[in-house]
Amino acid sequence: MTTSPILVVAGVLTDGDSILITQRFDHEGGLWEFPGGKVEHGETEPEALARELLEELSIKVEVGEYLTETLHHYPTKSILLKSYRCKLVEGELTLHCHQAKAWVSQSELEDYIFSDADKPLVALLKSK
Ligand SMILES: Nc1nc2c([nH]c(=O)n2[C@@H]2O[C@H](COP(=O)(O)OP(=O)(O)OP(=O)(O)O)[C@@H](O)[C@H]2O)c(=O)[nH]1
Repeated sequence: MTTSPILVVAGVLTDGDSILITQRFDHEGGLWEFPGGKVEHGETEPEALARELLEELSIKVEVGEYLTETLHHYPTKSILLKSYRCKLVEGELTLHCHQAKAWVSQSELEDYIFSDADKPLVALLKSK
């Protein structure tokens, strides 16, 4: 039996030359990723991303340019990860669902261990 991949949106929020990345808790694997989450029924991808960033980080963002998508098969699930640039509109960034955050330059991205599904996006950002 094949199941459809889970649609997940990820936001690339920048401040000057720095990119925001967030780290999952150790019990979730402790990997770095881009904030975001699953698209719920009836939501557009930008709506889902704006909702997730408000829930996870207490920030309002404007969702901008579509960046890329990756279909990745984890052992227990498949996800379709779609990424968009985001611009901070308002709010003080507060972590509600992650153990850490970092603002990193393009070249510093390689110092962090990302979820496998994020690797093509990380490569794209490093090349820009
Ligand atoms: N947010 C986010 N999730 C990612 C990324 N890369 C990646 O593999 N994922 C995976 O995609 C799934 C997203 O789930 P999530 O837990 O963030 O989404 P959610 O907040 O809607 O979930 P929940 O309400 O069911 O807990 C997780 O399995 C997560 O590990 C990424 O860059 N950002």
